[in-house]
Amino acid sequence: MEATIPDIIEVEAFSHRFNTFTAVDRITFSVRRGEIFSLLGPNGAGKSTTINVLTTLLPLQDGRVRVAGHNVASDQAAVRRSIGIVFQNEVLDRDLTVRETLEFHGRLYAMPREERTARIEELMDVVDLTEKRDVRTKYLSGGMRRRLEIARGLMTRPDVLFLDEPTIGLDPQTRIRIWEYIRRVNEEGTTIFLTTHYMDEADRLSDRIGIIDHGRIIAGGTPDELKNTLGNDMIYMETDNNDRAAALLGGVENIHSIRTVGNGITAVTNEDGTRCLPKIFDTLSTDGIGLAAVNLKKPSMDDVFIHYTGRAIREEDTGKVHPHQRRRR
Ligand SMILES: Nc1ncnc2c1ncn2[C@@H]1O[C@H](COP(=O)(O)OP(=O)(O)OP(=O)(O)O)[C@@H](O)[C@H]1O
Repeated sequence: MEATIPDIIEVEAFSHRFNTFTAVDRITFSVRRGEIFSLLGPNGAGKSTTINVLTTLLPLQDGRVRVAGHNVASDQAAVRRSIGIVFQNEVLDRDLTVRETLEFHGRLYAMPREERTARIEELMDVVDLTEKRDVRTKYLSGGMRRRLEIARGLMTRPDVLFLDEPTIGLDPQTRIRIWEYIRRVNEEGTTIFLTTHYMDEADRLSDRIGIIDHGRIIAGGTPDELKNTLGNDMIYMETDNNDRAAALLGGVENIHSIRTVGNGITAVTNEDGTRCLPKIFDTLSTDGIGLAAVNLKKPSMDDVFIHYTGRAIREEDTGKVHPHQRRRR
């Protein structure tokens, strides 16, 4: 039975402070063996702090954290043996070539030669660096270095692979290729734990998601569970009297809630939204309210975030820059 398999990551009442500032505030969550789990949240939410403690890069201050069956506070070496990491602020040896970088990493982890060689070829292809195989990393562009760091992190097949904002700053094609590869790694048995502020990425790729904001987990579940908490469909409308329309539509059967968004209002429905539309049109026209635009969609992960926090994660809010341009703490 699934219930008897212990979770591969167990986090209970975990907090972390930097001086007097509480970056992570008593969070509890778990990750099941074999899944892709995303910790999703805006800049400064506490994602990196959490991943740093889970991977023993920061000491555990408060709470209980176990990774692959080992306590991060008392059994750091065992945790480190069970995990792989792709972080934002890793450094490459500038004098090694692309191939040597991967080769060196494979040797460090005692990968057998044949496996090592095959994986190096495979990964250079995935991150599109085959042509640069003999170029020293100091001559690579920032984006190429980032891709090489990712390839290096994907050399081994640990129990758990931690990825901190793995695809930030990469072009869409590379993101897709890297994600296909991460899925393959996952299918081969590695549990994936990643942090991201890309809602769509978390939605498409994760088995389960934990949403973190201001150091607290505010929601969790499968992408569908999270989106279903918002109702069935969302109908966005622009009318010539949004306040009046909102008041009237609040009383329509199977409309679960109404919220003001930009120049319009959004009605969240309890049933198939297409079946609510005739009732909405009737109600508005009976009252003489003009409808300028209407749009029906399923709730997205963005909507989930807005629902729980009352605001959107937008790129400009995250303060994100390409990781190679980014100065980390
Ligand atoms: N070494 C530090 N000293 C003081 N404050 C810190 C330190 N590291 C992180 N913080 C603060 O803790 C909070 C959480 O930061 P953290 O990096 O975990 O967030 P995040 O969700 O990973 O964001 P990002 O997407 O930028 O990585 C932020 O307010 C940050 O400023």
